[in-house]
Amino acid sequence: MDVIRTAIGLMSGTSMDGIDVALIKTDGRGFIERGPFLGVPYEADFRGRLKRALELARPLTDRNGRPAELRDIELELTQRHAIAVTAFLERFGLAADAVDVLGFHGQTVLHRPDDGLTIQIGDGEELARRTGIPVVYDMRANDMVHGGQGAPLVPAYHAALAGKFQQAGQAVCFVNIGGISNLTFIGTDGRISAFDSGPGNTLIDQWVEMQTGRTYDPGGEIAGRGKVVAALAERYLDNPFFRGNVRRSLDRGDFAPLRDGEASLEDGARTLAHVAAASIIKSASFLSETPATFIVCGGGRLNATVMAEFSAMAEALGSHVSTAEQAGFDGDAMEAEAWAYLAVRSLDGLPLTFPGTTGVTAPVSGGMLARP
Ligand SMILES: Nc1ncnc2c1ncn2[C@@H]1O[C@H](COP(=O)(O)OP(=O)(O)OP(=O)(O)O)[C@@H](O)[C@H]1O
Ligand SMILES: CC(=O)N[C@H]1[C@@H]2OC[C@@H](O2)[C@@H](O)[C@@H]1O[C@H](C)C(=O)O
Repeated sequence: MDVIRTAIGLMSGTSMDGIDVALIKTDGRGFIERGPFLGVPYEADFRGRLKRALELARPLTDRNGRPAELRDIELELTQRHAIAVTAFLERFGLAADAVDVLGFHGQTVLHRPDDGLTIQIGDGEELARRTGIPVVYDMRANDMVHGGQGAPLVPAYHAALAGKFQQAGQAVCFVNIGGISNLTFIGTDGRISAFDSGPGNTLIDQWVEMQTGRTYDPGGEIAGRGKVVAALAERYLDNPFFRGNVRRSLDRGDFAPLRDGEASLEDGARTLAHVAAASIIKSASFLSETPATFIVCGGGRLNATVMAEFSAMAEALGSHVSTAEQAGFDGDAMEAEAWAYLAVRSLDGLPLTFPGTTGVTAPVSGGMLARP
């Protein structure tokens, strides 16, 4: 029998809103027992530091290059992850030595797949030292070395969760609406196809923050009061990203923010909610079958305007839309759980990515291991 390990996944996603911490027990294959989840939000000051990290990273051409200020932010980010792990263990009454491994994503500060460059800050060795738990980190790099996009990596986990749909002979599509959106399709023949599907919440967050100082549109309520400005929506949906048959992964900065004065607060939020939903549908048109079910994960599922738009568009195709919770999963924990799952796969040398998920030439493993 394969070894079942206890793993904690740590995700600081493109929204830069905090650290997601989730525990699972898994053999890195078909056995998955989901445990507790904790979201640890960043305060405004640190979000500002992460935005500064994106600026500092922009000119980098070497993924190990760290100007001193970026290195400082990396150490602070790492320390915050160590504190989040301690808080998680305390909250759920767990001892550090009951955890076999941490799967550490870090923070993506630059992602340029066309140049074979992806940079996540976060010091795995330091995290292992601080927590006393082995850490698997830097899981995107090896995929790129082998011709992959370096993202998305969650599909291996989605595929492991898709068993009940496959047994029912249904094509299912997991959609993550985070800062950027991405999808994983598992066809009736079991084949997996995955890719980034468009700007998720990033454009909405940037617009709402610029206009109001709030960091997102709670519940999609602002958007709910606006109307779609067709010309602005078209500007985004006409992006070459949605054309051609080759899918590529996205950087947070790939879609320019809406500019001040281009719309009222409400119409801007509504237009960008429409863009978030329509992007996923446009990208899903490249799939080999129409999914019977879309399972929506990530913070964007809490934006009722995005969800209403997306549901209407998907239903027009004959698909059914569920939230992760309606399908029996946890939509906030999914990515952190995936990073725990991938860390266990990495320990066993199992592939993390596949030709159908990142475009890598052949299935490859990845990740670096730091021991305390
Ligand atoms: N209650 C809510 N109402 C509306 N939107 C919300 C709500 N809660 C979270 N969001 C949106 O979800 C975003 C965070 O989503 P999530 O944590 O899934 O992203 P992420 O993991 O950082 O990104 P990625 O998946 O791209 O790495 C927030 O920035 C916000 O836009
Ligand atoms: C380079 C990078 O960090 N990409 C993220 C980002 O956020 C969503 C989407 O773009 C996805 O491709 C990926 O994250 C998820 C966790 C993934 O790799 O599956």
